[in-house]
Amino acid sequence: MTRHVDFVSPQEPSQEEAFSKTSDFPPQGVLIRNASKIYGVGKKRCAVLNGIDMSVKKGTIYGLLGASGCGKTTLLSCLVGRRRLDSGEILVLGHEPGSPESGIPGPRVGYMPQELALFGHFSINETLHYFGRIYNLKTDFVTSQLEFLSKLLDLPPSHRYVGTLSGGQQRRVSFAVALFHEPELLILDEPTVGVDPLLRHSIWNHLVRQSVDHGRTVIVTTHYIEEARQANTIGLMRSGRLLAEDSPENLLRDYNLSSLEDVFLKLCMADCVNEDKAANRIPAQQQCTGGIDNVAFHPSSSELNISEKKNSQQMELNLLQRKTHEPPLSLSLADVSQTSFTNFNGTRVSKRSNRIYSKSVLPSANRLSALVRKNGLQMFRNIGMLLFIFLIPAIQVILSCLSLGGDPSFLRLAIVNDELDPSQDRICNYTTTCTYSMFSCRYLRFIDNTTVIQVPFQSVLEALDAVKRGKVWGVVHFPKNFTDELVVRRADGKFADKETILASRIAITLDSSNQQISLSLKQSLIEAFEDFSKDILAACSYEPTALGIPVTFLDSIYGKSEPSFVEFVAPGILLSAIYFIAVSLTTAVFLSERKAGLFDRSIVAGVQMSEFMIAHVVNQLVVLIGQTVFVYIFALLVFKISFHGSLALAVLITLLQGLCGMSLGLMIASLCDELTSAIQLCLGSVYINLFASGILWPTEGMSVYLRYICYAMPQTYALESLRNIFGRGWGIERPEVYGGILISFGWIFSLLGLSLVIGRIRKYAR
Ligand SMILES: Nc1ncnc2c1ncn2[C@@H]1O[C@H](COP(=O)(O)OP(=O)(O)OP(=O)(O)O)[C@@H](O)[C@H]1O
Repeated sequence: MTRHVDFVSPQEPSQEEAFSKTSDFPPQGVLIRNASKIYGVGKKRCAVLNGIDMSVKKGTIYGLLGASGCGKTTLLSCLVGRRRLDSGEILVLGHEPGSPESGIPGPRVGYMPQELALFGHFSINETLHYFGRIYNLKTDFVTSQLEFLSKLLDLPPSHRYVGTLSGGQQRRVSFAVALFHEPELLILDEPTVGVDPLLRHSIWNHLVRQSVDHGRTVIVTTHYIEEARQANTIGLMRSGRLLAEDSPENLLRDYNLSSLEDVFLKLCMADCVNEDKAANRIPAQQQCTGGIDNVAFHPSSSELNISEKKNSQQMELNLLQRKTHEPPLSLSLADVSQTSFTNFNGTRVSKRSNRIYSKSVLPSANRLSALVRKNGLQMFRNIGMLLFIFLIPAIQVILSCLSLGGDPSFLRLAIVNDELDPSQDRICNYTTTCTYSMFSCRYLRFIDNTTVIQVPFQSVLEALDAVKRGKVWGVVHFPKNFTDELVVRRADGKFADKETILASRIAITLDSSNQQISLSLKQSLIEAFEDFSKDILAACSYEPTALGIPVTFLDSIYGKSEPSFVEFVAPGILLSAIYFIAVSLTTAVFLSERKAGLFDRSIVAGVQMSEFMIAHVVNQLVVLIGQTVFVYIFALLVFKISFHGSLALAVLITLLQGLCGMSLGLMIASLCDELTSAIQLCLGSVYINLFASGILWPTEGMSVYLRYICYAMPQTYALESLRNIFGRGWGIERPEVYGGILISFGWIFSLLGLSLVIGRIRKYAR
C-alpha cells in the first residue's frame, strides 16, 4: 500500500519540497565522526560518548545495541538536535541537525523517545491529530494513517484516552506517532519494549518495508539483541564507544558465533581486557556510562579460555579478509557533504561545532493552532479543574474579604466596680437625668456590647488572675468614690490634685498580646466615655460636645471617614491571587510537559520555543479573563469594595499582572529540572512578593531599606496603580497609574526574554 504525505497549506514548504532541497547530496542517512559528549561540570564531569564514529546508509535499518546506560539515548538526542556534542560532527540527511537546511527538528524525522511522551488526557485520535497539525498534514491523511497503523500495531479504539491504556498499548501509540507522517528518517528509542513477540515481529516487518519499499532510514535501539538481525547494520555500543559496526551476517561470520548476543558478549569481554590493560598504562577518564561494566560482564583474562582465543584468531582472520576484499561500509564525511564540512577532507578532524542556527523567527500558524488547541483541550477536558482554576482567585478574594479587617467581637472584659454597695447586692443602678450619681454604671451602659462582654468581678486581684489565665482580655476598675471624685476633678479643673485625679480615673489593665484586640478594646472604651460625657452634658442642658477634645476630622477627600482594612487590602489580594496562580500554573504545565518528554517530542517535530510561549500566552489569557471576571464580580458586587475609577483600566492592570506571573512561571520552568525545586522557587517568590510588595501593609510602614527592595518587585507599582484607581478614581493620565502599567509591561518582556535566554543556554549546555 503506497501512502503519500498530504500537506495542507501552500505557505509552508511541503515535505517533498523540503526534502528535494537535499537531493544534490549523495544518498546518506546519518554520519557521526568522533562524537564526544560530557555530562556535568567540575568534579562531576563524566564522559558519556567517547569518540563515536557511526555511518547509517540512507534507506537502511541501523540497530544500535548496547547495555543500559552506555549512551544510546544521548546519541539519539544529539541526532535529533536536542543535545549538543562537546566535540565531533554529526550529519543527518546531509546536514547538521538544527541547521535551517536540515529540516531536523521538523517533519523529516520521526522520533520515538524512550519515555512515553504522550498526553494522558488525549485520546489516540486527538494525539495523532495534534502532531498532524504540527506537521501541517491534511485531516484525511491523518485519519487514514490512523486506520492503517491501528491495524498494523493492533492499537485500541482511537477514542480511548492514552492515560487509560496499558504500558504496551501506550508504547505502540508512541510508535504510531513517530511513524504516521512517513518521515524520511525514523529514530526509535526502544520501540519494542513491552510489546509481545508477535507484534514485535510485525513492527520489524513494517520497519523493513519502510526501508526497502520507501527508502526510509531507520535507527533503532533495542535491548532484544536478536531482533536486530533484521537490521542492515548493527552498531554495538559499550561505555560510550562503538565496539563494532557491521551487518548482522558479517558479525556472526567474523566472530564465528551463532547468535548476536554471543558476539556482543565476546566484544564486551575483549573490550574489558583492553580497558584493564589501558587502565594500567594511562589513568582512565571518568566515565558516566554504566551498562556492561558489571561483574557478570567483567571477566579476568584467565576466563578467556583457549577456545575463545582460537575464536579470536579466526575472527581477526575473517576481518582481515573482509577488509581486503570488501568496500568499506562507512562513507567519509567528505564524501557525504563537502559543502557542509570542507575542513574535513576525510581526515579525523574533531572540532566542536559552535554554530547556533537562527531558525525562522516567525511562528507558524499551523503549529500555533495545534498548540493552542492542545492547551485548550487539556484545559477543558477536566471541567472540575478548569472551574477550580477560574474560581481560585475569586475564592481567595472571598476568603480575605470575610476574614480580614472585621472588628473583633464578644471580647470578655472583667469589670471591678468598687462604687457598688455590697449591702445592696452590688446592683448597678443609674439614672439618665442630670444627677451626679453612679457614674460608673452610667458609663458601662455606653460600652458597645457587641465588642465587649462585661464580666463582673468582686476584686481587682481576682480579675487580674482571670486575665493571667486568659479568661478575660482585661480589667476595668472603678474606684470606690469614682462619681464624687470625678465631679470634684471637673470642678477643680486645672487645680485638681493628684489624689483626686487618681481616685477619679477608670483604671484599665489589658492583655495586649493581641494588637488588634487591644486596639479594639481601647477604641471601644474611649468611645463609650465620649458618649457618656455627651449624655450627661445633654441631660444637664449643656452643649454635648463641650468637653470633647478639640480635634475634628472633616469629610475625607478620598475614601470613607472610617476606612476599613479590607478596602486597603482587597486590590492587593486580587492582584496577588491572579499573579500567583499564573506563576504556579505556568511552572506546573511547562515542567510536567518537559518531564514527560512531551516538550522534546514537540520540539523534535518542529515546534519552536517561542511558539510554545505564544500558545501558552493565548490560553493563559483565556484563563486570566475568566479569573478576572469572577474576582471583580465578588469584590465589587458581592463585597461592595469601594471603587471610584475606570473598570477597564483596573482590568487591564489585573490582566497584565497575570501575564507577569505567567512570565515568571516560564522563567522558573526554564531554570528548574525538578518539580520540587520549581515549587520551592514558586513558594519563595510568593512569600517575598506578599510581604515586600505592599500587599498586606503599606510600603510607608516598612523599614527604609526594605522599601528599595519593595520597589524592585513586579507587583508594587501595579498595586499602587490599582489602589489609586480603586480608592481615588485616578485615570490613565496620572503617572501613578500609567507608571504601574508601563512597569508591568517591562516585567513581562524582561521575564519572557530571560526565559528564552535561559532555555537557549540550558539547551546548548545539555
Ligand atoms: N542529563 C544528564 N546528566 C548527567 N548524566 C546523564 C544525563 N543523562 C544521562 N546521563 C547518564 O549518561 C549515561 C548514558 O545515558 P543514556 O540515557 O544515554 O543511556 P542509554 O544507553 O540510553 O541507557 P538505556 O538503555 O537504559 O536507556 C547514563 O549513565 C546516565 O546516567
